[in-house]
Amino acid sequence: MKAAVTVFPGSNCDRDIAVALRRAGAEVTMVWHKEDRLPDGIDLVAVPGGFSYGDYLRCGAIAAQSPIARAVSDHAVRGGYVLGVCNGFQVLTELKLLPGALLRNAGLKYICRTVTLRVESQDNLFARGYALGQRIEIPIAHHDGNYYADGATLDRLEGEGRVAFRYLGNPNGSQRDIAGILSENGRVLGMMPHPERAADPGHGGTDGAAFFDGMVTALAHA
Ligand SMILES: NC(=O)CC[C@H](N)C(=O)O
Repeated sequence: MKAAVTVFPGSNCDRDIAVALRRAGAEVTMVWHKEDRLPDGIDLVAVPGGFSYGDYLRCGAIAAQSPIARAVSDHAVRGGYVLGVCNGFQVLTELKLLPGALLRNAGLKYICRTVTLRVESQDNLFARGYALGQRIEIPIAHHDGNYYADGATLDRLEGEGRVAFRYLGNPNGSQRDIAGILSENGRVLGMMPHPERAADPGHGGTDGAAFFDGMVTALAHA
């Protein structure tokens, strides 16, 4: 399974996600933001967490205008798989590959701690490492993680089984406790929590390892 990880000035989880993907068996290529194409034959693009372009304007807004962002969009439009974690999720909403927006946390503070999530959908290749309804412990680290969409969009996401993960004990004010959502075709996942920061015993938790194992194995056979 071949994956690309985009790298922006200010990305800080690019190497972490590459390590987690490689550990799960993926062949990973890092792609600088000034590139305007992705490597041939990739199965997944991962847009990592961090502070792309210093979070200026809005988190993810400038990254969404970068040369590589157009290639990521084209990949998704062609039916390719895309994973956005934290700042990556923000970039994917700015690109309109996922609906809604990530607003400032309800408490206006940066939150860095481990939260409990419930796996809400297994009808996609991203969460194959988990059982439906499973509770997992995954770290968050963000100041703009408050998921917002209008009522009709939220109803649609729920009705179509596109809420991938929900917080148990909402840390940031996200509507309907949403921590991660899927695109209409189920091939684009955006999530605020960082599974790559809980993928090794040295991280203090390993619940994220099953995320990468399940996803890489599923994509290898897709
Ligand atoms: N860890 C991250 O990706 C943080 C995303 C963004 N910079 C925020 O604080 O909301």
